[in-house]
Amino acid sequence: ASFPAPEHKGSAGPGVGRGPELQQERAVQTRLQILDAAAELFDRNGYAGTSVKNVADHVGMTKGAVYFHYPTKEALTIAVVEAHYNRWPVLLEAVQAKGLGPMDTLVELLDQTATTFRDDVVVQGGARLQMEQPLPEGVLPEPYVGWISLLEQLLTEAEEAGELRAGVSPSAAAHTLVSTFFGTQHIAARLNHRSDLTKRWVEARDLLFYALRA
Ligand SMILES: CCC[C@@H]1OCC(CO)=C1C(=O)O
Repeated sequence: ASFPAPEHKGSAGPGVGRGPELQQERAVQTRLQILDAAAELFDRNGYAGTSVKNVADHVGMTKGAVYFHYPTKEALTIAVVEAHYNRWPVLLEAVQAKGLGPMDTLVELLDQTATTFRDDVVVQGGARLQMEQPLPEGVLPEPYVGWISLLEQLLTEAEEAGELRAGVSPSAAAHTLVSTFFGTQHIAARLNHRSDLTKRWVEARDLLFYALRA
């Protein structure tokens, strides 16, 4: 199973590209610091409520230094959302390395995803940007489809291993899991700054997997 790389149809035009390719470790670290700061401000204040100046002030850099790495606010937005999605293949690999069966791999992956949504500022900033959809159609990756695809793959593996309840459709179960997870993290974010997210996810997960496990 794999989390499909987020595809988007094309840029929104000139100036939306990414910053120059950079080799030095220091420059890579600077870009990561800028991304974290941007994600934190996008999550707190939203796209419209965040300027490149705000990000520069938050990370203690000049606006020019930030523009060197991200030439426009749109490029910074794309980078945060792409960094959000790039968390999942890394997490999947770590969970698969545990050598659990397919259904237990699925549960562990989603549990760790819930923890990541609770703790990871880049995931949080990317999630709010995807809610707001501030850029022209197709510039940001399509939301949800990567998870639906990955969960359908894992549920099909569980079915082949005899771990999925007879008659349950992997596609239907994948859509239901993604909708439930999305809603659970959204409500926790809106009501409690995600402080009770893992508790709420465990409640939903136990109910759903009661219906999914053979
Ligand atoms: C795992 C549920 C789906 C996930 O939840 C928030 C969000 C941001 O758009 C998601 C996505 O696009 O995959």
